[in-house]
Amino acid sequence: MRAAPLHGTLYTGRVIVTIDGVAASGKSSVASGVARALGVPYVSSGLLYRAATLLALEAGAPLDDARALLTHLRAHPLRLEALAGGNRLWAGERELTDELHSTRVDQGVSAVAALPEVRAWVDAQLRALPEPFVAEGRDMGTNVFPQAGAKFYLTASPRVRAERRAQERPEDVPAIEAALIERDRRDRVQSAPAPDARVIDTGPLSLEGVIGTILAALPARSA
Ligand SMILES: Nc1ncnc2c1ncn2[C@@H]1O[C@H](COP(=O)(O)OP(=O)(O)OP(=O)(O)O)[C@@H](O)[C@H]1O
Ligand SMILES: Nc1ccn([C@@H]2O[C@H](COP(=O)(O)O)[C@@H](O)[C@H]2O)c(=O)n1
Repeated sequence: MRAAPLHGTLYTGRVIVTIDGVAASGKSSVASGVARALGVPYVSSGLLYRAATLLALEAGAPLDDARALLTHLRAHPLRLEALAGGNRLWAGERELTDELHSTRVDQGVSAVAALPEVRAWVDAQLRALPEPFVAEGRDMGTNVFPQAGAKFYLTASPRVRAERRAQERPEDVPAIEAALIERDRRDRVQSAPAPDARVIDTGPLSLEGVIGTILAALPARSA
């Protein structure tokens, strides 16, 4: 049997690609583009951490109290709708998606994500999703899906990332840059390239350039 390129094929039965990286390096935009090219959904793991943080903030729960957070999560089951075009996050009938990228969630999420109990809860949600999909986050290739067939880790300088993010947010570039550097520092424990990941500096590349680089690097599969 001849090996055929993966592009455009619906690859069944396992996670295809993990895309990890630093904050605002383009993970969700790139994962969405790769997933659409492959005809599969993508999964944004960060949305689960963001939703846990939002619910805790709304409840006035301390962000370092794992027991209180998990009690709250069990009382408000979250549902990640993993679509190729964009993920949506629900708490019961309420959609949280548009509230998850606020500055206050950005500032609190690393503390929540540092709690081992919360990480175990998120990992269980992710591993229960039906494969195949493209997974993006911080530890998809190292911890959650170490068996993935292809792994990538995106980087770019804080200034480049801040300039991109400034197109989406009202804050100025230096303020965004400082917040990104701080979030990277807090996330360092849970964010590292897998030994078998390809690291891509997205700084000199367009979004389409990064997506094309990943698609071109995917292993062929048996037809
Ligand atoms: N290579 C690129 N060239 C130009 N713009 C890009 C590139 N990659 C991403 N962007 C833009 O940068 C911004 C941040 O991208 P995105 O939200 O996908 O990053 P992220 O890593 O998922 O962020 P976060 O970690 O905060 O969830 C978006 O406006 C996106 O369109
Ligand atoms: N696998 C992951 C994914 C995310 N986090 C934490 O969530 C925050 C938000 O994630 P984004 O991808 O939306 O930026 C991130 O800053 C981490 O604190 C994580 O720990 N592991």
